[in-house]
Amino acid sequence: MLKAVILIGGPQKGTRFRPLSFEVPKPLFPVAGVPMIQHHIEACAQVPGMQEILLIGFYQPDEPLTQFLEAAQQEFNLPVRYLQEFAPLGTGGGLYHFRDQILAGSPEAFFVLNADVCSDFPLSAMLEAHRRQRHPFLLLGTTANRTQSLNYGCIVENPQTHEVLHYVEKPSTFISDIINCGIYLFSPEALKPLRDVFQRNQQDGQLEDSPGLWPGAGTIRLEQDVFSALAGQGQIYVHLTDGIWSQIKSAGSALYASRLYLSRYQDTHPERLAKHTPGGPWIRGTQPAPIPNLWLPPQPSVPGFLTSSPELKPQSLPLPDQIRFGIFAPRASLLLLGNVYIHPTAKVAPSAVLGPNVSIGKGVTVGEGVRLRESIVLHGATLQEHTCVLHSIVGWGSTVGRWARVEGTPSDPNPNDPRARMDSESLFKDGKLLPAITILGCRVRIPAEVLILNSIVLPHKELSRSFTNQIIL
Ligand SMILES: Nc1nc2c(ncn2[C@@H]2O[C@H](COP(=O)(O)OP(=O)(O)O[C@H]3O[C@H](CO)[C@@H](O)[C@H](O)[C@@H]3O)[C@@H](O)[C@H]2O)c(=O)[nH]1
Repeated sequence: MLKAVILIGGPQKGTRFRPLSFEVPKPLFPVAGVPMIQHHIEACAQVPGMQEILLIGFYQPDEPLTQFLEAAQQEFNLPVRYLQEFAPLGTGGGLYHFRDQILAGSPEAFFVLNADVCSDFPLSAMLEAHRRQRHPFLLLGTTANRTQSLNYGCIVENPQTHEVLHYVEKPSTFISDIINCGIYLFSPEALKPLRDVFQRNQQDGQLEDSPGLWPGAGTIRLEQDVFSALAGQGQIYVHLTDGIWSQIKSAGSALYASRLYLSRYQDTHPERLAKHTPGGPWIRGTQPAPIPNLWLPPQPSVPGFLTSSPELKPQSLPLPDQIRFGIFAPRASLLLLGNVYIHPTAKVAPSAVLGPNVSIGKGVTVGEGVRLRESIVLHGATLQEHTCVLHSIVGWGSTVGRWARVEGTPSDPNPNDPRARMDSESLFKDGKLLPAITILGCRVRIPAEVLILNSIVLPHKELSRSFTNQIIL
């Protein structure tokens, strides 16, 4: 029997996620159409023998969280419970504090997952590796380039045995290009070193403080207090993956994670991807569909595309142009391009052109002629006719006026460096706002015919003109 724990942190965490974390706890922010931690829960639920999933954090259990837990229990037919820490206990304190709940029913092992990572979660492979050796701690590791590795926990392994010989959390100089993914498999014995850290903290606190239970004793940093301390003692091992993995610290990284998950849906959840259907919006990908021998009537309703005319000789044009000009339309049922998620309650005009990497939330309205790519549009937002939204996140209930353009600058990992990761972005450099994706907070109103470029607009703002490279408070 197995269990899983997801570390969801609390309101003081996720500050780089503002203003989006004002409205919904960061772990519930929709990534590729579903709450961030639903991806974790789906992965855990697929592991045979999974008995229970526990979320540990210090959020007040509010309505969105309660609703999410109820929906998740129903969908996955598993107990999914929230355990609230009385104060932030760090990445290991909650595991020790709630040890009785974790060990109830005697699980053979339990997964521990950071909430703010995007991954294909190779949990079954980790379980197999664990069952071969049964070491107390198994860490999932991946690679990063030299500079970016400094933003993560760095692991030096024995390449033959994969034992972790040395572990440094966010080192100041290069240690290793193997980084900690924040995805672990622990055996029940892993809780003993946590108890030792707790007791040591307790003694240290009592020396300094008045007698009695020292409140700081509960805080345990899994990385520094346990992994660094136990490295090289035959207890911690690393399982390397070259699957998808990224941190979700900022809004820009949520957009990147959304792209990774949407492309994964082609294999895991094709039903979640919007398909181009007659009379529906035009779903565009980065590549035209390589499907020859299909010739359907052109789509006259698609704006900006020429309809076929007798003068045009379709066959003389290359296939991509035939598609672009509406001469060749690949059969709808075969077209799985664009990686677009549209919530079933959203209303999208047939002449809108969407994709790639677009996620449209519940109750969103997308008007005629809208162009939307590399963007997330959240619950209840309205994009009026002919707006253009690129590399942006449109907040809950916001409105973008007709012919307005909302555009950001992507900060994706360098595509020419296979080990590149998302930069842990800082908003400013030399006192200037760096170009990044545009974010509209909740219930923002953008008037018609303006440009909002590389800007962050805080909630409830009603703008009256164009803005470029600004934070609008
Ligand atoms: N329950 C609880 N969760 C917490 C707390 N503090 C942090 N967390 C959760 O623990 C995870 C890690 O949070 P951070 O402390 O912000 O660490 P980090 O900068 O993300 O680095 C960690 O993750 C990297 C991979 O994404 C690792 O490379 C690194 O070594 C480290 O484990 C997040 O999911 C966060 O919500 C806490 O007091 N209580």
